Amino acid sequence: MRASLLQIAVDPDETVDSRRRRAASLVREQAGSELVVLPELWPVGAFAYQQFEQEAETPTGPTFEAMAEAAKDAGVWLHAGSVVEKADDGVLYNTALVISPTGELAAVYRKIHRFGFDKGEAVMMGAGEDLVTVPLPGTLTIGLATCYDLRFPELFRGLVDAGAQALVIPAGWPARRREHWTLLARARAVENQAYVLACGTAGTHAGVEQAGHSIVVDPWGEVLAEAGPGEEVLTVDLDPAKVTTTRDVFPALKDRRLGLPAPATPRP
Ligand SMILES: NC(=O)CCC(=O)C(=O)O
Repeated sequence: MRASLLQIAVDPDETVDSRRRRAASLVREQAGSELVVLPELWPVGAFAYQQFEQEAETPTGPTFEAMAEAAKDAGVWLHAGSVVEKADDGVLYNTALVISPTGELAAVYRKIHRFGFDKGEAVMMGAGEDLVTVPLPGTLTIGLATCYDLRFPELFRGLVDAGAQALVIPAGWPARRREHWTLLARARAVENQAYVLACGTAGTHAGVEQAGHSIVVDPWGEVLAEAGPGEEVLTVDLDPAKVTTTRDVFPALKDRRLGLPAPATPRP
């Protein structure tokens, strides 16, 4: 199964429409891949909070329209990264879109863990509540998470329990925490015996330099491919059988101790 991660640059000197056109043509160039992945909030920039309201859209808005055409033309499954979604009740969400090779909206995932502590998406956006997996017929079932979610292992364990074999994580990860990005991506792969495909942005938006360094890790924790800091397409071949063989040969997932009693003396 061939996968391509499109680590596109998100810089303030480019309009959202121009970036959409550029992303669409990059997707079209990936005909032959089965899965193409874009980063988190790439139309606007994950840290461009002041533009969130203005660039908010519905899950079938302009980003979906451009990406659905491109996915159909290329004949690929497209994880179109995430967009600022404005729901019917006016609440904003950081919402990832998965599009089928026929251009249908196959799944949406609202980011569960919002980043920003006392500002940014933590206060501007609603939190998702639902775990989302998507079976890609004939290949792998993907589990969806977005950027800051990477720090919360229980989410990924839930996705694996729901059948995920590859964990797909669009991100807008800052350069100053790049070591965490690489470490956490490998940890999620090893502990879940699953592929990790983590696609970040390049460039600098709202003054935040992006790490780039998109990464693909196999179920044993080996780094199969890693991008540099700039705009780049990372293409890698995955072997769907490797998930099963890793889990059979080293069956750590089966050794989980679920249902242990609570500690006798609860911590204060
Ligand atoms: N967009 C994000 O979720 C950023 C996450 C981040 O910077 C971090 O976890 O560190």
